Amino acid sequence: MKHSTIAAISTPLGPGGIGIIRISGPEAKDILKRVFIRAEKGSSFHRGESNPFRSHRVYYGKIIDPHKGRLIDEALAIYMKAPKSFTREDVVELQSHSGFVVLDRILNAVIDSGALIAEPGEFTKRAFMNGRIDLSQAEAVIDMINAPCEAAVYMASQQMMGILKESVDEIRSKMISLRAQLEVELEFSDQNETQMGKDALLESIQHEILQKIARLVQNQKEAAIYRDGVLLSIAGLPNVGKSSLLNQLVQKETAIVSEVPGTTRDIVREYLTIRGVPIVLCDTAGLHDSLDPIECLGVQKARKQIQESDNILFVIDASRDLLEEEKVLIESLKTKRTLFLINKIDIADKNRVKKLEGMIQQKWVLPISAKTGKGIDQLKELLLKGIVESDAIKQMDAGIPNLRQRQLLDKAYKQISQCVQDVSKEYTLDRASEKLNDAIDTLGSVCGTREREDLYDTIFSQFCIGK
Ligand SMILES: Nc1nc2c(c(=O)[nH]1)N(C=O)[C@@H](CNc1ccc(C(=O)N[C@@H](CCC(=O)O)C(=O)O)cc1)CN2
Ligand SMILES: Nc1nc2c(ncn2[C@@H]2O[C@H](COP(=O)(O)OP(=O)(O)OP(=O)(O)O)[C@@H](O)[C@H]2O)c(=O)[nH]1
Ligand SMILES: [Mg+2]
Repeated sequence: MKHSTIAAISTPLGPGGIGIIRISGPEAKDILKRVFIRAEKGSSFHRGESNPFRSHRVYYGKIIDPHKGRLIDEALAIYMKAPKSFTREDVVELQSHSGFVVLDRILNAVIDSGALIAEPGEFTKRAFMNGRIDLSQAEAVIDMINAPCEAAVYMASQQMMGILKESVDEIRSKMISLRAQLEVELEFSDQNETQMGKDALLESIQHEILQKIARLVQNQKEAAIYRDGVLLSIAGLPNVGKSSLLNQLVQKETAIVSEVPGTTRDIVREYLTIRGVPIVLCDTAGLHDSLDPIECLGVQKARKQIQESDNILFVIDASRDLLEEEKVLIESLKTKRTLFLINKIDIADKNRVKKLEGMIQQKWVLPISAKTGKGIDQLKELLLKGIVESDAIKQMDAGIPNLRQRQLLDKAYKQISQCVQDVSKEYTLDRASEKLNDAIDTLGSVCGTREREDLYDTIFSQFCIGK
């Protein structure tokens, strides 16, 4: 299997400018010779055998069906000789016109010439198996493909360059040398003079190992908002302008707006980014006790949505006074990160707006008009400050682990803390050293060694075909 030659369409299916078919493995070049006829000086075409393909050159020619000899498409072909290629194997790329049928016909010609269809992620898996990239870099390729915003692309590119691996390797080597020192200390612990040494060593584990692991774990937590987006729900009584606010924020007429209270029933979702941070914005039904059974269902959905959301925009209508049920809601939302918006200031009495601001007595209160757009820029600023409390990206020079890596870092942290406790309580050397060994192994699997096929299969199966 390892020595097979695989092929796949590497570009999205459907009409497009150019499509790429990628071939990797020992037979890549022979297959190229079978399906591709090169154009040489002038317009005469030659089969590849006469003139060898040189590595990393672009050749113009045509792709033919090797059995029928029929022309499929004109194309460019690149041959990349191992190990200077994406997979470190011989790689051929055929660049043709893009279209479902033409790409499919070329792929069939390539398969007929001896290649096997690649599994999802198999090219990247080979790059990993052949040692060109480590596991964290391979996972970064998945993150890059799925990146929903600029910040996520930046994070994935950082990881592709191997930044996380550098940090983890540094921590791991430090642990290996501290383990050696610890063993020496413990060996001679019955001699009084080494006691200081032992404390200093534990201190060193605390600062140089545990704190650094904790920092990486923290990076993962902070970066989650860039990967998954922030859930932000709009809540309030009926008719206060929630749907108008959603439309204003996304600059589209997504939700129905009307002067009839109880217009919105289902949750309406929209996506926006504020300075690169993806936000999932949810408009909900106006909260109140209704007699209409369908509206009641909408209110139930709204309550559930608000409960699940850490971040709320609570809208108040400034053209009237606060209602009793609104006061209760305001009180109940104090436990969440809520921004209180006093809406409709374009038609409201200025004194009432002031009075409402005073009455709400919360950290974040902002007068706006969802209709005219007044205050919306300030709203975006507040969202950025309130939700992305720290400038997460700048501090992440050490790398940003994904969830799988973070779980392993958490595990290593526990194993090391346990060891520190054991040693300070003077447990046996065997037990402490065993824990440290486990932790060193755990850290090793964060960026992967090439031994665990089963784990890798699950990771690589998340890719799309052709990657
Ligand atoms: N046409 C095309 N574009 C592409 C890719 C590809 O495979 N094909 N890539 C696919 O993801 C990305 C580029 N990534 C790549 C990473 C390494 C190598 C590579 O050949 N590395 C060798 C040789 C480096 C060199 O010449 O110095 C190596 O690292 O040994 C190629 C592409 C994005 N664009
Ligand atoms: N003048 C003014 N009218 C607004 C403003 N925001 C909303 N409205 C009006 O208020 C009415 C209700 O707006 P919606 O956005 O549908 O209110 P809602 O909170 O989504 O209402 P429900 O879905 O019924 O809960 C509509 O007639 C809007 O045009 C505003 O800032 N100024
Ligand atoms: Mg609405």
